[in-house]
Order: sequence, then structure tokens, then C-alpha cells
Amino acid sequence: MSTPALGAAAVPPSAAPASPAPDDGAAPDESPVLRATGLTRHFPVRGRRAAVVHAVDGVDLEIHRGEVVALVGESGSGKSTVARLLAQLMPRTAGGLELHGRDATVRGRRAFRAYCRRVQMIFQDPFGSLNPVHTVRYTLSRSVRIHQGRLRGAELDAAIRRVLERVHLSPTDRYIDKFPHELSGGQRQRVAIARALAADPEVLLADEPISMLDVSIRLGILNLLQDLRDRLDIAILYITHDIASARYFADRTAVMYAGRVVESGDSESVTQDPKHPYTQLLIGSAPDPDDLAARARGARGEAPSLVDPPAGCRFNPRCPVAADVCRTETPALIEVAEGRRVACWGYSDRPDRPRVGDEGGTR
Ligand SMILES: Nc1ncnc2c1ncn2[C@@H]1O[C@H](COP(=O)(O)OP(=O)(O)OP(=O)(O)O)[C@@H](O)[C@H]1O
Repeated sequence: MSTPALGAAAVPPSAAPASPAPDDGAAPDESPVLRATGLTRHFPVRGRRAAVVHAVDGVDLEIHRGEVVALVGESGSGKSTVARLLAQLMPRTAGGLELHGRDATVRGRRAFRAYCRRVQMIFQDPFGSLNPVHTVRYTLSRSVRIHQGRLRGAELDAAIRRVLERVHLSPTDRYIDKFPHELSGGQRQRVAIARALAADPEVLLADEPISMLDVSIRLGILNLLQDLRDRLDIAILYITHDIASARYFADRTAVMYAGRVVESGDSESVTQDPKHPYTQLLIGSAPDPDDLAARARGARGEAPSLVDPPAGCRFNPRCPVAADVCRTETPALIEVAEGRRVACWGYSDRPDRPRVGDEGGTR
């Protein structure tokens, strides 16, 4: 079953661009590298024939060249599933995916390989994603040869050193013949990024790239990704629990809750002037930066079941200002300021709307 793309429904007809409006508040006139519309993924529940986990429901997302889009939300909100759907590591239940405006749905291994060349993924755990029995040289040579042709000898060596330099692992002699266990966590993540860069991608999907790293080296990895965005004009999707890092690192931020995008816009205003009660709670709960468990929990209260998600707004059981309409009807993402979209009845013109802001919010 698919849910309509919320962003598309949110734009008034007069202002509607040719394609559906993105949930992430992008300017409609710039053409995105990657665009997802109505992205939906339901997982079957073992032992319950008709039941499904509504992991991702009707998400629209655009990523442009040379920008970082953060996808923020607490554990289980569907962020990794979005990344995997964008990487086409799993099929979609519904929704479309376009690369430079063309349907990017892959059918078959060749098409998948060609797609991977352009859209690369970086995972959370650099130790798990690098084969422990292979040296950096071996890992990168495979990637370089897959994506840059059958290079050998000095040419291959030079190509490997080039990608190592791009991730600031230089002098390259110090790293090229090391095994993963001989490197620090940050260096391993740099090797994983180098492996992705060997494909010369247009899009990097970075799924919690710093969450398993020591706090002291996280900034270095974020700075590196920012540098790649600026120097190589790459589009980066940055997935994180941590809305504070989204403010620092991302141009735009989309906030996910229970499989849906509830708020989006430029990172500065989403984090400084959050509109959705969930984003307000997420920022208000501002956990201790070293308390990863608290960061993962995010705002107070428990996340809802995604097998039987709450009717109406999925946040309503935790929302301090929920009204009757919130418990029965799903709010569309509506534009509340330039480039700012919020899926909350509090911003509609309904007379029975909840009063967002009465609980310390912004309205
Ligand atoms: N293969 C799967 N089969 C069944 N359910 C799944 C599967 N993968 C994910 N889910 C469920 O989908 C929901 C979203 O998971 P997802 O990993 O995308 O969330 P997330 O926001 O990335 O969380 P985290 O930050 O903890 O990784 C969760 O309820 C999860 O249990």
C-alpha cells in the first residue's frame, strides 16, 4: 500500500512546480541530481500475514549538486531505510526515483553497477564495512578497477594514492599497505570514504558516518565531507540522530518521524526556529553531547508502533498540543515560510487546529 507524497499535496496549485515539491524544502527551479517522490517501504511482519512495518511512507527528497541535506530523526524513524532505497539496495514498495530527471530504477546487475558508480553509500561502521583481511591498497584497488577500468602497475598505484590524498590520508605511504585493524576509527572511515570516491560519484549517501567514532575525531570527518562537497561538487545526504550536527554541517535539513518527513527547510532556520512540535521537542531535549543513548532516544516518550501506526499525525500520542483533528487526519506538508515546510495541523487555517506554541513552541 502506498501513501500519497506529502510534499506534492502541500503545494497550492498556483505555486506548484512541474515536479512534486520536495519534503526537504528545495528551490523548485534548480534541477536535483537525485529526486525521490513518494518513497515508501513496508516490511512484512513474520508470522502476521497481513501486517507490515510502515518503515518509510511517502517521503519526497531532493539532493542537489554541491549541497548537504541532513535527514534527522530518532532511532527507527526510517532514515537508514530511506538511504538504502536511494542506493537501490532494496526494492521500493512504492514511489519513484530519478537521477538528473530520468527514472533511475535499476533492473539487472549491469544497471545496478552503473547506478552505484554515481550514487555511493558510506556506512556507520567503518570496521564492519572494510574487509579485515585486505589491505587499504587491495580494498581501494578493487574499487578503482571496477570504476576506472582495468588499471595496472604504476597507473593503479597512482589512482589509489590520489583517492587517499583526497581523504587527507597522506603521506600515502603511511596508510596504503595497512590492514583495517592497524588504523584508527577515523582513518578507517576515511578509507571507506576513499573507496566510495574511487567511483567518482555524484551523490554520497552517508548513513550516520560519525556515530561510531570517537567524539574527538567526528568533526574531522564532517569537515572532510564538507570539503568534498565544495571541491568535487558532490551531493551529500547526511543521516544522523544528531540535529545539532545537522545545523553545523548541512545546508538543508529534513526531520523524519515514524517513517514520514514532518519538517524541512534550511538547516539554520529548522534548528533555530523549529516549527513542528516534534522538532521542538528534539531540539528542546538537547541531550548531553556525549550521551549517545539519550541522543538516540531524542525527544521524550516512546516512538509509536510502525506496524499499527497512530491514525492521523503519527506524532499525536506524544504531542503536547494535539487536538482531535491530529488523531484522525494526516497533515500534509505545508509551506509556512520560504523553503520551510511543516506537516502539522497547527499551521493550517482550520478553526479546530491545535495551538502550536502554547507549550513553549514558536507560534
Ligand atoms: N529488513 C527489515 N525487516 C523488517 N523491519 C525492518 C527492516 N529494516 C528496518 N526495519 C524497521 O523499519 C523501521 C525503520 O528502520 P530504520 O533502520 O530505517 O530506522 P533508522 O531511523 O535508520 O534507525 P537507526 O537510527 O536506529 O538506524 C524500524 O522499525 C525497523 O525495525
